[in-house]
Amino acid sequence: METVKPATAPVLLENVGYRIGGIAVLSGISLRSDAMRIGVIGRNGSGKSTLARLIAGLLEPEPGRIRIEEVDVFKDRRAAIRTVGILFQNPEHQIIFPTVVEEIGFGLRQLGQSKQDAEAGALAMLAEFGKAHWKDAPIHALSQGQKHLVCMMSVLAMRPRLLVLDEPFAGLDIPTRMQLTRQLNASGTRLLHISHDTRDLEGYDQVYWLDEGKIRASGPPAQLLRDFTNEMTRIGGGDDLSHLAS
Ligand SMILES: Nc1ncnc2c1ncn2[C@@H]1O[C@H](COP(=O)(O)OP(=O)(O)OP(=O)(O)O)[C@@H](O)[C@H]1O
Repeated sequence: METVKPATAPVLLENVGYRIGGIAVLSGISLRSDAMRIGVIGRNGSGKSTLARLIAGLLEPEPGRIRIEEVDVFKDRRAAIRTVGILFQNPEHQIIFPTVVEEIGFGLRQLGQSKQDAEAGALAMLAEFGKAHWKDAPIHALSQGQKHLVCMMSVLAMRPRLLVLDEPFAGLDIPTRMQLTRQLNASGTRLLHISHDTRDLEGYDQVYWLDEGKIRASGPPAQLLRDFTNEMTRIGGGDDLSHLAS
C-alpha cells in the first residue's frame, strides 16, 4: 500500500524563487524531504549558494515559502538559529574571534547562554572531537582544514536540526575531506549538502540537480550523479563560458 506523505516535512520549499538585479537566479523550486542526507548538485552559477542562503534563512524567498522543521527561517530568526546551521566554502567568512574556544562559544552566546556556560559548551565540543588541546590556539595559525573543523565544531555546538553545507570541502585535499566527512557523519545531524562535485554526494539518500536556477531532476544518487557527470562532460566539450548573463 502506498504511504501518504505528511503535509509537512523537515525540509520544505514551495515554489521558491529569488531575483538579483532583476534577473531570476532561482525559480519554481519545490522540494520536500525527510531524508537524513540530502544533496544538491549543480554547476557553477546554477544558483547553489543562493539556495543555501535561502534555506539558512539569510535571504527572503520571493515568491515562495520555506519551512525547516516548520520554522519560517527568514522571518523567525530566533527559532532559525536553533534550527539551521550553515557552513560556507571559505572559513574566513565565518570566523570572527582570535581563539578557538571564543569562536566556538560565540554561537552558544547567540543562543542566550551565559559566558561561563558558553565556554563550558565550547570545551565540551572540543573534547567530543578530541581537540581539547586546541582551546587557546590562535585561529590565524591553523591550516585551512583545521579552520574548517573549527567552523564545523562552532555550528554543531549549536545542535541545529539541519546543517546546510555550501561546498565546504572545495579546495581541501583528500585526507582532509575524508576526516571532515567522517566527523560530520558521526554528528548524526541532518545534512543538506550543496556541491558541484559528485564525490561529496555519493551515498546520500536523495539528490536534487539544480540547473540554471531550476530543479532539473531528483532521485537516488547512483543514476542522477551519473547523468549529471555525462551532461557536464558533454557541456565541457563546447564553449559556453562565452555566454554572459543578461
Ligand atoms: N550579487 C550578485 N549580483 C549579480 N548577480 C549575482 C550576484 N550573486 C549571484 N549572482 C548570479 O546569480 C547566479 C547564481 O549564483 P550562485 O552564487 O547562487 O551560484 P552557484 O551555483 O553557487 O555558483 P558557484 O558554484 O560558481 O559558486 C549566477 O549567475 C551569478 O552570476
